[in-house]
Amino acid sequence: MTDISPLDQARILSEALPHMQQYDEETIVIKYGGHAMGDEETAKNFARDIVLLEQTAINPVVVHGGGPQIATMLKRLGIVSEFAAGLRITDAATIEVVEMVLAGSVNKQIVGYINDAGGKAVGLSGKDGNMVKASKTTRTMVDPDSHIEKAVDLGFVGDPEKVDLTLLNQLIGYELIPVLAPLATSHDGQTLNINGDTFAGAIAGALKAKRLLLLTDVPGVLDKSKKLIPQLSVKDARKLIADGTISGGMIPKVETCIYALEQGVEGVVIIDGKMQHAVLLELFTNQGTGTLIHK
Ligand SMILES: Nc1ncnc2c1ncn2[C@@H]1O[C@H](COP(=O)(O)OP(=O)(O)O)[C@@H](O)[C@H]1O
Ligand SMILES: CC(=O)N[C@@H](CCC(=O)OP(=O)(O)O)C(=O)O
Repeated sequence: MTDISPLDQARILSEALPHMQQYDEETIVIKYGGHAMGDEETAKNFARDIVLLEQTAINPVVVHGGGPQIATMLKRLGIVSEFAAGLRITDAATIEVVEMVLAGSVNKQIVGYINDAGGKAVGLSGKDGNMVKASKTTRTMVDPDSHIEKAVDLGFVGDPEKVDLTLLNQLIGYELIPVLAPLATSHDGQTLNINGDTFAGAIAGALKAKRLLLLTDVPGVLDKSKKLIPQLSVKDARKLIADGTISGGMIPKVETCIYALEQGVEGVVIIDGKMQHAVLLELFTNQGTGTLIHK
C-alpha cells in the first residue's frame, strides 16, 4: 500500500461496494495474454487481483496465452516458426513445444502466483475433461505475387467447436479458480493449438459470462493516429478490420469480442494488462480504461 490515509483506504473500499454487488456470484473470464505477463511484479499483482475477485464472491476464470514464451522456447530449440493470418503455423515438432510451454511452464507459473496470493487455482488445458473439442482451422489467403486466393495449411491449429462445461462446473462456485491453457482435442484425438483469444471467447460464450476482459500490451484498440478508441460498435470494429486499422494479433481479439457479444456475454473489453491492477480498475471503479466493444 502507498501512503494514503486509513480514511481514504476505507472510502475507496466503500466506493467499490456497488461494483462488487453488480458482479456478485457472476462469472468473469479474463484472458491474460503472453505480452501482458510482463515483469514478475505485474504478474504477481495480476494474481492478487484475481484472488480478490474470488474473495468478493465473483467467479473468475483465467484463460492465458503465451505466444512470446512459445517463441523463446522454439528459438532455444532451433525451431523456426511462422504466422499466417495471426495464427502460428504449427507442425508436429511445434505442437509438442506449444503444449509443453502453455500447459506446462506458463500455466503452472500463473497457478503458482495465484496460490501464493492465497487463492486455489486449478491449472488445466482444454483437453482436460474433454472441455474443448476443436476442428482443424482452414484459412485462405491471397498470394501476394499471383493475387490468387489459396488455402493455407496451418497444421495442428484448431477452432473451438464444442465446449463441455462438466469439469468447469465442478470448480466454479467452489472457491477454485480455473486457469486454462488454450489447447484442445480434435475429433480424432490430436492435440490442437488454439489462439488464446479465440479460446477465451469460446469459454466465455459457453459460460454466458457477465464480462470478458482481454488483457494485452496496448491500451486497447487504437485508431490510425494511435489514439485509444474508448468505445467501439461491432459495425465500426468490422470496418476497422476491413480497412487495415486493426491488424495482426488485434484481429482475433476483436473477432473474439464480437463472437462473445453474440453469445450473450454482457460486456467485453480490451485493456492494457501491463498497467498495475488493470482488472480492479476495470471492474471496481468508474474509470473504464481500455476499449469497450458493444452491439
Ligand atoms: N488497431 C490496433 N490497436 C491496437 N493494437 C493493434 C492494432 N492493430 C494491430 N495491433 C497489434 O496487436 C497487438 C496485440 O495482439 P497480440 O500481440 O496477439 O497480444 P497478446 O499476446 O496480448 O494476445 C498489439 O501489440 C499491436 O501490435
Ligand atoms: C494458433 C496460435 O497462434 N496459437 C497461439 C497460442 C498462444 C497465444 O494465443 O498466446 P497470446 O495470447 O500470448 O498471443 C500461439 O501458438 O502463439
